[in-house]
Amino acid sequence: MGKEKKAKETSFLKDLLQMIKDLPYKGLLTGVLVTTIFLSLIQIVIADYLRVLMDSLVGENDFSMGMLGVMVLIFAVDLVLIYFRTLASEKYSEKNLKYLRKESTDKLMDTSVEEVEKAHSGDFISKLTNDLNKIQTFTKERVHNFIFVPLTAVLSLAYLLYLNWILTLISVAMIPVILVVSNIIGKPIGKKTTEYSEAMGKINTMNTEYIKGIEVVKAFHLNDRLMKKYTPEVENSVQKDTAVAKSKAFINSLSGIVSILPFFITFGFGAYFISIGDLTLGGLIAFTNLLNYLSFPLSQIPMLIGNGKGDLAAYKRVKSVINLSEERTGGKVLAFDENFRWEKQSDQEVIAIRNLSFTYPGATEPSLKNINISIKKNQQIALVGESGSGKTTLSKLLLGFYPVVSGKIEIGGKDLSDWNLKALRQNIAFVPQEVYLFPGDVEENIRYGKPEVGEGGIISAAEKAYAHGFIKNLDRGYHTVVGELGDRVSGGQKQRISLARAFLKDSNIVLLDEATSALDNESESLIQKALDSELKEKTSIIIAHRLSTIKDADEIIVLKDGEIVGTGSHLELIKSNGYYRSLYQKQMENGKREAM
Ligand SMILES: Nc1ncnc2c1ncn2[C@@H]1O[C@H](COP(=O)(O)OP(=O)(O)OP(=O)(O)O)[C@@H](O)[C@H]1O
Repeated sequence: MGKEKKAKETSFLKDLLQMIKDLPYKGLLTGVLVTTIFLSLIQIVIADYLRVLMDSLVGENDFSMGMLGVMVLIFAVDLVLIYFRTLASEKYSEKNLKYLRKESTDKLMDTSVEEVEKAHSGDFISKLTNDLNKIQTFTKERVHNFIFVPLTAVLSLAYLLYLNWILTLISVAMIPVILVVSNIIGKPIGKKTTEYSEAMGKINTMNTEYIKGIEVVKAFHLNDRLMKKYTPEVENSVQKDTAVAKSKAFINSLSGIVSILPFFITFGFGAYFISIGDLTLGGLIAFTNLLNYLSFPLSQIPMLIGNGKGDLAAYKRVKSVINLSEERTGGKVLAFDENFRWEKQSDQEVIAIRNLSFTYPGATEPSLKNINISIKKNQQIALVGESGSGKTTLSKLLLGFYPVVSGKIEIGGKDLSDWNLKALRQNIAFVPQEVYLFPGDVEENIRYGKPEVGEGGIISAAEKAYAHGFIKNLDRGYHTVVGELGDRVSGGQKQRISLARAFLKDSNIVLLDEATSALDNESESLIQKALDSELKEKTSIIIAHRLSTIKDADEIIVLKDGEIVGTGSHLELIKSNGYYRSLYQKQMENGKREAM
């Protein structure tokens, strides 16, 4: 128990050193630290020279104007050192911020979907903004103080001891007690800062969701209800922030005591020494002045520890992003157009799913149970089923977003775990349920499908997706910036841009997850035609809610609660599968009702 406590106490300094060791740009850090050491030394030189000047003024030494010149020179050196230390600190901070930003964003790109889905985007945003800002402050304004403060204190102490050791010992006797107390008070700051950062993460998450769902919020008059959820979270974050502020305020006032206490003691005992003739008034003034050089840095220590703990907590949160595990990078790089067996054998299985079961990490119920599917070259398979039946989960597994643990998936005759993930995804054109348009213009958003393609290729892909018409009518056509579109572009139009991107990719496997769900009936039937001709030469899996859109698929697989409960063509299923028939009838009735 005792050992554990001691380990915790020493862990702050250890962790802090580790953080400094982890951060790159050691050359700049060395620059910061070397100038800091000289700055610390020059404080003692300044203090001592002031003492010499003072002694001259009270008549103990001879005074000359040259002495003032020396003083000016010392101050000039001090200023030059401050200039270079500030410059090095700014550069060190700026470069580290850039480095941490890049490392964390790169890691977000390289980590698995599984890792990203575990946390909420709001918390990631909080880590990449608030917490990174704290590290910026640490590298810019604080790191040098971890050398400057203790070193100046030690040098001042040595100098004071040399000047009058008895008075020094008396003056500083209380300081160790205050330091221990301040360390105890400073201890919870790290924990409180982490709690505050977590609370901010939650608020960011809520803000993101509310902005995304603003239309629903307005349409359902959810403001009051959502505020009921939001307000306690804001109050919680304010409470956490107040807790941090209280600890800091306490530490600040303690810092005040640390800086004043030695003066009271010195004046008291100094007066006594003067009364018995052991000290002159000039000596006491010089001593008190020098004591400043000890008490000021010491007074900074509690604050330094408190802030350092907060910075360390922020660093740990940023580190948790940098430490996310990377997706596996090895595996075979296969391409479907290079001597694959199915190039010669048209009936060959492109995708084989055997005895596949899957449970999300941390979930208790499996989302897929004993799935067996065989998809031949250029076959069009439709996955249907009610919400939550496991359709999207299957597409996530096909894309290698989650590892297959039970059963197996083979693509091109190779086990998915043998595939290189980038190569695998290169061979699959995927249109997700939620459409994403990235920062940039419309053309760029389509071009992501095949970066090397020319303008003609982009227009032709847009035409196939029935997007060309509305794009060319935008203010700046294909060069309209997505941000400028804001919410002025409809869900269906976004979906058509997303489809154009997938058409442009021209992969052998096409995976559409509700890719036409936001389209009106007319656009959908047009796109359906485009899809039919596009998908003729492709192996495709189409996930659809609207059964009318997949009636012509070669095979329809019906999922219910993660299990396959029917397989066959639309007509076969209507005849023989009660569950499919009821799904179809329900949709027909709904369709009729909507049409009325
Ligand atoms: N990341 C996740 N972690 C845990 N459980 C999940 C996760 N994603 C989905 N699930 C669960 O897995 C089951 C299948 O979900 P899935 O998204 O595959 O259904 P779906 O058929 O695609 O539904 P929908 O048509 O509504 O998109 C559901 O019970 C869902 O709650």
